[in-house]
Amino acid sequence: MTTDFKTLPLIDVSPLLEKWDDPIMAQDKGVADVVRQLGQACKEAGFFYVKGHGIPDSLVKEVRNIAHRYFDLPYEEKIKIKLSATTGYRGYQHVGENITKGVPDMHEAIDCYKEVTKGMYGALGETMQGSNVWPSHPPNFKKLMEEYVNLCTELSRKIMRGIALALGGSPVEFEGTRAGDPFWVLRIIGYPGVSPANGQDMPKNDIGCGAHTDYGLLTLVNQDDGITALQVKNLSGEWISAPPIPGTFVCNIGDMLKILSNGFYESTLHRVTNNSPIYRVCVAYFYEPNYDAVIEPLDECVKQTGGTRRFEGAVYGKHLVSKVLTNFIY
Ligand SMILES: N=C(N)NCCCC[C@H](N)C(=O)O
Ligand SMILES: O=C(O)CCC(=O)C(=O)O
Ligand SMILES: [Fe+2]
Repeated sequence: MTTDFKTLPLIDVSPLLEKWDDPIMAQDKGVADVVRQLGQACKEAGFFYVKGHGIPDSLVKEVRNIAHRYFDLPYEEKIKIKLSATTGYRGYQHVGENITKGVPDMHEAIDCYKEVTKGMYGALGETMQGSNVWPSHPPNFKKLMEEYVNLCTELSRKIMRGIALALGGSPVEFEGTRAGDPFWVLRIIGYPGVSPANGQDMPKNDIGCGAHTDYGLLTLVNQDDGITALQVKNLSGEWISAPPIPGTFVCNIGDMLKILSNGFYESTLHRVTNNSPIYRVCVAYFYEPNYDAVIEPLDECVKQTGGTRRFEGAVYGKHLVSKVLTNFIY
């Protein structure tokens, strides 16, 4: 249920992070306050900023910095880790290779996923089978990104406990067979700046990433400071900017949480346009259900939304594969 929000709320999650594993966390006043804010943000916008998240600012910045240094390399160097079906759609994609609603996006990226080994998940696992492919330059790229993924996974698990409480469930609603073994996705994205058009208007596609929803539970967006490019659609169809706020992540809800909440929460449409002359980097981390999880509306959410189940069960891995196969046409 998205509303006519004009700005996105900012939530300090530190009280939740202190008590996240306490069975009676819901009785804590600080936790209850974070839970109320999360619930309101999820209901009204499906997007919010998070501060007090505990991931060192130095690491958050270094991750973007090393991404800039990779994208600065010559094409021949970057293409050494080319994304293809044989790597399970992991690796580098050039500007225009990722497609959103049939239109090529003006971004380049490295896509990474939790490893899927041969035979894991049977036929469901085949498309995404593979291990990540990492560049050898800049050095330390893999180590830094893996450390970052681990911290984002821990943080997301804790925020999801708060969201579980906000939905009226138990704090561990999203553990176990739903998301106890979360599939994760990391997209290291670069959006070229607009070049001065020699006095002439050059007709070109300036959409860095077309309007889309994210696929899983929760996204953590780590974006460059100083450039406003991400926009979120509100109920009247206006595009509301999500400018960078130093020290925060932009968080948003994915399709699987929309189903779990029986539509009480929306996976909000968003898009990216880099209108600045400066190259923009965003590192987006996606916290998703177990690869083979069957995702259905929670009973509690069905009750709260009038008693009718609005969605059939969806297998998360199937949803991901259907997206990946339309994002890349090989
Ligand atoms: N894993 C996630 N959520 N990736 C988001 C990419 C959005 C663009 C993609 N072409 C699309 O149309 O979905
Ligand atoms: O670049 C951004 O700010 C967001 C990217 C995004 O929405 C995505 O990769 O799903
Ligand atoms: Fe997105």
